[in-house]
Amino acid sequence: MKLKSITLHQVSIPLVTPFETSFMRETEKDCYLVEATFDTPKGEITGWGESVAMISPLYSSEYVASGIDVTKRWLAPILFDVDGLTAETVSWHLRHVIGHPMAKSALEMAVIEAQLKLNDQSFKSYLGGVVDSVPSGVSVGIQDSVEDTVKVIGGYLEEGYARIKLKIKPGKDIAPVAAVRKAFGDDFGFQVDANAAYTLVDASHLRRLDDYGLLLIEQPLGEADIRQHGELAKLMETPMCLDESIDSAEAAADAISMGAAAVINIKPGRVGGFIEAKKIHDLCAAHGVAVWHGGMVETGLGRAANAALASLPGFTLPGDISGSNRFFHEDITEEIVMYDGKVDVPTGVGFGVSINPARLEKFRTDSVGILP
Ligand SMILES: CC(=O)N[C@@H](Cc1ccc2ccccc2c1)C(=O)O
Ligand SMILES: [Mg+2]
Repeated sequence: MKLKSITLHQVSIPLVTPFETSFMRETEKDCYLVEATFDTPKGEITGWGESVAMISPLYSSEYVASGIDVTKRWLAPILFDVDGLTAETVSWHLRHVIGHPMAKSALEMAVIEAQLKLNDQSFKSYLGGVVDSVPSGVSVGIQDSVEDTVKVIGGYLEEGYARIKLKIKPGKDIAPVAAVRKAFGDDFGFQVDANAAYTLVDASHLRRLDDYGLLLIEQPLGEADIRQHGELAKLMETPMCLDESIDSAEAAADAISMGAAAVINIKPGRVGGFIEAKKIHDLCAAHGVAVWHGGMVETGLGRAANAALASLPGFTLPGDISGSNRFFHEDITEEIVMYDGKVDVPTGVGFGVSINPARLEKFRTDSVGILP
């Protein structure tokens, strides 16, 4: 395929309720979509991608404006020069640009979808997915009070989510977790995500979480602290899970060899794309390390693609692929529906969902056209 043009659509979608983590409090989802058009043997084909970078560089070093800039200035010109572009070689072509995995992933996603449309193939079949639906977990933000935490989680349990993940930070950790276990018992999947808010000095405090039968503790320490997570894992019963630290298959290999991750949260954007994400899935399966699919409050486009990746056999734990209505009143694609604790894996050609032009228009804040 030959890349002919790219349009980056920046969107801002109001969240149904504010979403607070240890590092920020969001009231809307800001991201950009990649609309890329290719010349192919079957004529012109358009593929779509989504960047998971946040509006500010607080989860990782990327942010919406950095992704738009690096795509315009550096990444798109490289891909425009490639004849015979394929999904499997996008990251190789972009290898000289250091970093920016989320920007690279958004571009690769658009190439993947165009190639799937060229080959009349669903993303699930391209990846080798083995199930028709995946268990759907929900990520719960930090609430104003312990009572609110119990109330909000009660609501999601009512809705039937397969697993509850609660954001924690120093001062808002043991009490809410204890109250939730007291209110709803031990029989539901419950885990916490600290988004790197603690240090190894907090080990004895974090060990108190071992009393609550959690599935895992996600990224308690800093992104660079892989070895330290290994030290912490020796001091805790609760299985250690990494998110921010795993930015490539190499990082996953390092984490596994240092005993820093019994479980890994896989996010294609964080690791530079779906092709690299599948490599991490395969590596973890070979090492007996469980993986689950993380979430970045994606629109239905990213959510649909994530569900296809999560249909691979190594995804043995419920992920953060919740229904669209967990975050949005209106999505920019068909709604991703959670029912009976699961979401369906799309079976249509490409990612199996389409961008609704009226919704794109409604939530778009800017568009950047990029030509060779
Ligand atoms: C679902 C979940 O917890 N995701 C990330 C953090 C996160 C949280 C909030 C976000 C808001 C807007 C965009 C991206 C975001 C990512 C995580 O697993 O660490
Ligand atoms: Mg996380």
